[in-house]
Amino acid sequence: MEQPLQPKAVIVIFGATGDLAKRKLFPSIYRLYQHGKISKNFAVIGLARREWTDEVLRENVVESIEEAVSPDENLDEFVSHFYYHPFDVTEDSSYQGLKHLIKNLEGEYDTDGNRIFYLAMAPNFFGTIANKLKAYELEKSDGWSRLVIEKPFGHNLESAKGLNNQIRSAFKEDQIYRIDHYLGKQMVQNIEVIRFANGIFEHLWNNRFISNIQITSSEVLGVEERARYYDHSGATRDMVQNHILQMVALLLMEPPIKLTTDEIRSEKIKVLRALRPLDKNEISKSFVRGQYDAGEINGEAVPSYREEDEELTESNTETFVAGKLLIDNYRWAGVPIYIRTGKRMTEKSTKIVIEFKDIPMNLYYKKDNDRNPNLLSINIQPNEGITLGLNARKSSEGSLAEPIQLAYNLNESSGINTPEAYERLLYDCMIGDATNFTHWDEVALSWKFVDTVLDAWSKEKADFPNYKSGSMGPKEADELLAKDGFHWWEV
Ligand SMILES: NC(=O)C1=CN([C@@H]2O[C@H](COP(=O)(O)OP(=O)(O)OC[C@H]3O[C@@H](n4cnc5c(N)ncnc54)[C@H](OP(=O)(O)O)[C@@H]3O)[C@@H](O)[C@H]2O)C=CC1
Ligand SMILES: O=C1O[C@H](COP(=O)(O)O)[C@@H](O)[C@H](O)[C@H]1O
Repeated sequence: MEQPLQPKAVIVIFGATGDLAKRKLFPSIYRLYQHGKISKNFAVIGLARREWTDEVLRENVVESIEEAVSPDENLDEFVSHFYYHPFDVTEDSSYQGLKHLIKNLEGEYDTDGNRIFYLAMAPNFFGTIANKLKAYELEKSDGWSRLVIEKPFGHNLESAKGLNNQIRSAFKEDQIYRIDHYLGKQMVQNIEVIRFANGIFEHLWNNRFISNIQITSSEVLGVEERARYYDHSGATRDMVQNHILQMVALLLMEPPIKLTTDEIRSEKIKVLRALRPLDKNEISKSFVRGQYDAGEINGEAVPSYREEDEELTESNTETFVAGKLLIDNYRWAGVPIYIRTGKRMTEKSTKIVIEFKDIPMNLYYKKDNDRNPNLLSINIQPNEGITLGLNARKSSEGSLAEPIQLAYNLNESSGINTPEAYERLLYDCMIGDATNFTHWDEVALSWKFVDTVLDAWSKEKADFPNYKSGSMGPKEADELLAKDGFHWWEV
């Protein structure tokens, strides 16, 4: 087997005592190590205000790895690469000490001066950190320096622009890696392969043969421990502005002329530019918001969103959103793209369904209005794979058609928000491949689109709660499709 590239680097994690570092980043770095994608030439510096030591950080790293993956006997060697530095990102004195530590570790681990600054902290610190890294010349080294930024990237277009300007005054666009963990998922990465490597799909991938596209990302969990963040965000900012619009772009983009970062990004950007702007006075015609009420999931009673935390008792934040998008370009004119996502729904699942236009006349069905259009389903999670719904005669008797499915299931379940996605993305960042990270233009265009919806909603109090926990959202989300003659496919 071909040996993978083994990039060298010092990885600095801002917010190393936090939830993301523990649940996702440490296990992902370990998996890179297990898989031989990093070996001896790396060190990780964890930063946060807590008075931890190297030992305490290492204990936490071990714990997080044991919870997330099955460790090998190499775990001790692996954690010996971790160092902790108590650090307040707002204090200048911290950066000088960090500079010394990085220099020492670069010598000890022979990392060629390559540096990753991973900002796993609240976004209000991003600009400050980038500027201080620049002021103390931490981004200057004999190798490369890259900045990895977590979501949310701003709260709306205006704040995203402000944040971007701050970051860009310290780092160039090609040094900035804006993480969208959906872009690290196996089946999201597969969208372009399924499309562009298969003539049977690509030739039909347009408004002549596709009647509509549906993207559903449903969650069973509620707001959990993140009420403060989530209530300020809501489902549209949390899921649509980033993950869902990224999937839309991958599904609808033209074939890139080459598989390079710039070419792929440029095609995705064109899709986002072609999103039909919404009329702010008629948002309810194409967007539906919801907030979960109490209900039952898997036989267990669960509270309403407003009962989850005392700060939420009067919340007007949407925990569900469904929308109809139109793309004004030659290939997609007239094809509705329906999206929906929400918390406390029936199941944890992310799925894309492509509904092909039906045959012109009914020869093989029982009733005149019987129809079973062909559906291609791209299953992102928890099952990964594709299914193609066709019609066939199942037995030799009779002459009627019945639905059948061709299925391809990857024998690996992606789990929920898995370390695998972070593992892929971290590795891409280390080898300098920014394809699966979002370019500023994508971020800006996505905000521009969702801002219209959010501005309109902010002016009117919603009639919440309006869907039961354990359901697939409010009835208006079904009506959105019904008025176009479609329905959600629960395939
Ligand atoms: N958790 C998740 O699943 C996801 C998180 N994200 C994003 O990742 C980022 C981090 O989230 P998460 O880990 O959940 O947040 P947490 O609140 O769990 O962690 C925040 C971290 O920041 C540190 N911190 C806070 N203030 C300072 C300061 N002044 N100086 C230095 N360190 C500081 C905290 O440590 P200390 O108190 O010791 O200083 C802690 O390590 C956010 O942008 C979030 O939106 C994105 C997707 C998923
Ligand atoms: O970014 C986010 O994604 C998760 C859902 O991710 P998944 O990989 O489990 O589908 C969501 O729960 C969270 O609210 C959001 O911030």
